[in-house]
Amino acid sequence: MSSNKVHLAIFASGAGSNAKKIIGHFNHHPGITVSLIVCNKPGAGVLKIAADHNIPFLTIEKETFFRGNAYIDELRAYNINFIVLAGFLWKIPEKLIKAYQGNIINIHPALLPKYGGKGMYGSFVHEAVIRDKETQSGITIHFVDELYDHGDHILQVTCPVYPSDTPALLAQRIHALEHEYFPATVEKVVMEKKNAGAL
Ligand SMILES: Nc1nc2c(c(=O)[nH]1)N[C@@H](CN(C=O)c1ccc(C(=O)N[C@@H](CCC(=O)O)C(=O)O)cc1)CN2
Ligand SMILES: NCC(=O)N[C@@H]1O[C@H](COP(=O)([O-])[O-])[C@@H](O)[C@H]1O
Repeated sequence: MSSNKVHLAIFASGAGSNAKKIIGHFNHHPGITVSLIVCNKPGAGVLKIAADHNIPFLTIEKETFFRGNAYIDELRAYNINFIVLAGFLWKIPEKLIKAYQGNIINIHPALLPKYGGKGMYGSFVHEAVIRDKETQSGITIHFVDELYDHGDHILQVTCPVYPSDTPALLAQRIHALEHEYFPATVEKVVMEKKNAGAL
């Protein structure tokens, strides 16, 4: 395994549409590769995406993740040096945050700090935005710290919310933004870290 390559792990719990876009973005990339998919939901769509792209996957369980080694040894075995959360629904424990300090990023389907925190994931986010009659929503890409959705922001992109919107229609608009912006933002952050000698 090339020592000067950056090896990404993507953590996901669901369908994996963002993971699929990120995998495609780094296919044949000279300096960055997706080396592992980590998933906490057996049968999740992201696991089929991993298999379809011949990417190793790790299915994780709560006891080891929250009260054991947080799978740090397994991540190191795959030479992982940067973690991307793409629809991962568990809180990253402090032990893993410290092991990858500053090298974990997340995408949230709203304009933080509003509509973030415990319980704010997937359709729950879009339902709250529509309930509150917001006229815009969007995405937030941010660094991950010990709290949910609290880390420093990297990028925010907005989109309109229409009175006729359903959570599904808004989710489609948000997904389009995620697929357009997340892969290139991951690349920008990783290359900046690599060039700064932080990876
Ligand atoms: N330490 C951190 N861990 C995680 C962060 C973070 O910013 N810091 N981001 C989340 C992703 N996320 C929002 O972007 C998020 C995901 C899930 C939840 C949530 O309430 N989860 C439920 C459990 C749901 C389940 O098990 O199916 C809960 O904690 O009760 C909030 C925000 C990823 N991790
Ligand atoms: N708060 C976390 C959260 O809600 N994350 C959201 O989960 C979805 C995963 O979709 P995907 O599995 O198709 O990539 C994405 O919309 C992502 O922003």
